[in-house]
Amino acid sequence: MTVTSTKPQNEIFDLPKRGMPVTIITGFLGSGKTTLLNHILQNCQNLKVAVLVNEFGDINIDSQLLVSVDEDMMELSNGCICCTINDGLVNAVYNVLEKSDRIDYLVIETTGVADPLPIIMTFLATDLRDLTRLDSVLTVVDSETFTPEHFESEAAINQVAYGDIILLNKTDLAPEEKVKELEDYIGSVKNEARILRSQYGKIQLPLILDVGLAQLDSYSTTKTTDTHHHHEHDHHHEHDHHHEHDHHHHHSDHLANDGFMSVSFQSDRPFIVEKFQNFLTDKISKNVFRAKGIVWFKESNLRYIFQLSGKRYDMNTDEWPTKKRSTQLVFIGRNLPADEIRDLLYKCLAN
Ligand SMILES: Nc1nc2c(ncn2[C@@H]2O[C@H](COP(=O)(O)OP(=O)(O)OP(=O)(O)O)[C@@H](O)[C@H]2O)c(=O)[nH]1
Repeated sequence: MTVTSTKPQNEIFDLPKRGMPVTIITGFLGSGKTTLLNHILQNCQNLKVAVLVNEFGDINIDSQLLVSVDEDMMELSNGCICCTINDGLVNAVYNVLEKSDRIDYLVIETTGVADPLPIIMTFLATDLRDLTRLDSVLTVVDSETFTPEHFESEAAINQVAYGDIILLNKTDLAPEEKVKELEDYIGSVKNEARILRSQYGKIQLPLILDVGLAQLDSYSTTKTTDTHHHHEHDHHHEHDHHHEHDHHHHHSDHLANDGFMSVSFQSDRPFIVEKFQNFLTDKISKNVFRAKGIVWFKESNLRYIFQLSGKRYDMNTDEWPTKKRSTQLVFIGRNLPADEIRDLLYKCLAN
């Protein structure tokens, strides 16, 4: 997990100082959570925002892609925050609360494959309850790919079910009728939610931050009872795995992740452009649903940011932040042939 924060600029928010407000950003793989976080960090003006990013996979790609508006960057363990009373999350929040600098607001990005309820409950049912105030759960939805049968993923459905704000993102990729249909569908299953639209997460921040939309009562009554089973169920698996493996490095074994697994690849040698392109067009496993990373090509002095979500992929360039170059990639999907993927990637490396 990574914590970053931004410096205050102009006054637009005037927050009460009882308990730090917390927004939890959830949403399926590749829906645009990190893009939204970047938008928040770049536009939060007077608000000093701390961010916790929890990633699925062994390498922290997102934290390297976040605009760190401030030098105040703190690396924490790359722990899994999918467990209710999880020391990783609670400690990370304590770190934020104890910082000497004033921090007004905390935004948490959850992994795209997790059910957000355990994270919500961490704020409502631990010591954090008295120190923080859950402001809202914001669910980012990919308007192009979302369907009610959402990838047969229970996590994806729960992410929408617990959202107080549903942000229909990527509206540039979906026809107006599809966006309208989605709005109607989500409105029918979640009529109390605030439904908004965005492209690249661009949304007026007063619509999503410090809105007080979290339905706190519902967690202590209906939601806790009907999800408790689910919860204990997760815990059961969690603890089984804990005994057998080092949990933090075996996300693929974690049943709470809806069958998704991650495969990571790192190298201090560059790729050959043509070979990597060939890998992407001809060889990449069909089961890869999401991939992201930072790529070093022998032919270029620039850093390439690789993003793949569903059938789309793109690569943008920027400058390497330091002299050190390397390639770091994470592939996420169900039943991934890990050895085969790594093998194919090794073959893309320059000698
Ligand atoms: N066309 C289009 N692309 C978008 C939009 N928002 C985000 N993207 C792209 O979608 C890809 C995934 O975006 P991220 O913000 O990394 O998604 P995420 O939800 O953080 O992904 P995970 O953390 O892996 O679950 C990136 O290539 C983004 O540039 C949008 O509104 N329109």
